[in-house]
Amino acid sequence: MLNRYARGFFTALFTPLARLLLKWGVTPDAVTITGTIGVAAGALVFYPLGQLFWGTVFITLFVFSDVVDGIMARMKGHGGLWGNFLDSTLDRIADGALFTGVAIWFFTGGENPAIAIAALACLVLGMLVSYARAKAESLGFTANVGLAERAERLVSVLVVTGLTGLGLPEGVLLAVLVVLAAASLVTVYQRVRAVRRQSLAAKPAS
Ligand SMILES: CCCCCCCC/C=C\CCCCCCCC(=O)OC[C@H](COP(=O)(O)OP(=O)(O)OC[C@H]1O[C@@H](n2ccc(N)nc2=O)[C@H](O)[C@@H]1O)OC(=O)CCCCCCC/C=C\CCCCCCCC
Ligand SMILES: O=P([O-])([O-])O[C@@H]1[C@@H](O)[C@H](O)[C@@H](O)[C@H](O)[C@@H]1O
Ligand SMILES: [Mg+2]
Ligand SMILES: [Mg+2]
Repeated sequence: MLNRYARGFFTALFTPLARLLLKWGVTPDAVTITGTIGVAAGALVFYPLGQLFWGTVFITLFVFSDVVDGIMARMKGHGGLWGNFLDSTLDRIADGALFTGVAIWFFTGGENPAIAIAALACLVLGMLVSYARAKAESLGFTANVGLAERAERLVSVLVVTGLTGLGLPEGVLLAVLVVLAAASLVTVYQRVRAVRRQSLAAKPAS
């Protein structure tokens, strides 16, 4: 939903930056790779140290590279298969690092294994959500539906983790992660159902 409604706004916001980077000779792939390294480093360095607020600030500085790379690619007229593959594959690294960082902290110094387990559930189910779309698209179907697409997953985990670092009770983080895990599971179901419908419609009448 966010992807559909907020994309126009963020594209307009980041177009000047994308234009500047292209002028400096930076490539979309370099932005994709740098952004992923930034998100993963922020999540795997700050979060395991219990720096939930500053980790979130650091990650937020890099996470929008995922919007900027696409704008740059389209400006160059280069939006193609390689870029699509690189972008989606590195997104999985960023997503994995984000929830792993939260889990590491709450399994160790944060001493709240329920939050750590909820973060791991979000990690696994979020990967399943993305896999369902990727597999569907590889078979010629579309599965761009669902309650908890990537933008929703990122916004919810980043906002609530950052606020927890500022003193929000940990129970809220736990509740948001549990709801996110449930919404991810529903999204997997929605995508499976969408592909099932398309596959039935594609069958020749017998
Ligand atoms: C100045 C900063 C403002 C900060 C505002 C913060 C408020 C945030 C509030 C709401 C945030 C809502 C964010 C929603 C964004 C959704 C818009 C969007 O576009 O989403 C999709 C993007 C990009 O997805 P994708 O990568 O698939 O698309 P691309 O456009 O890149 O296109 C892909 C194609 O491009 C080609 N290509 C790509 C790369 C390449 N190397 N070569 C190529 O050729 C190829 O054809 C590809 O197929 O993605 C996201 O999902 C990113 C979402 C980011 C969401 C960040 C959320 C952060 C939110 C809040 C953090 C706040 C923390 C506050 C702390 C609080 C503590 C007090
Ligand atoms: O499928 P999902 O995770 O909800 O959402 C995302 C897609 O919107 C995006 O096009 C792709 O580049 C991402 O890697 C991610 O897969
Ligand atoms: Mg991108
Ligand atoms: Mg992406």
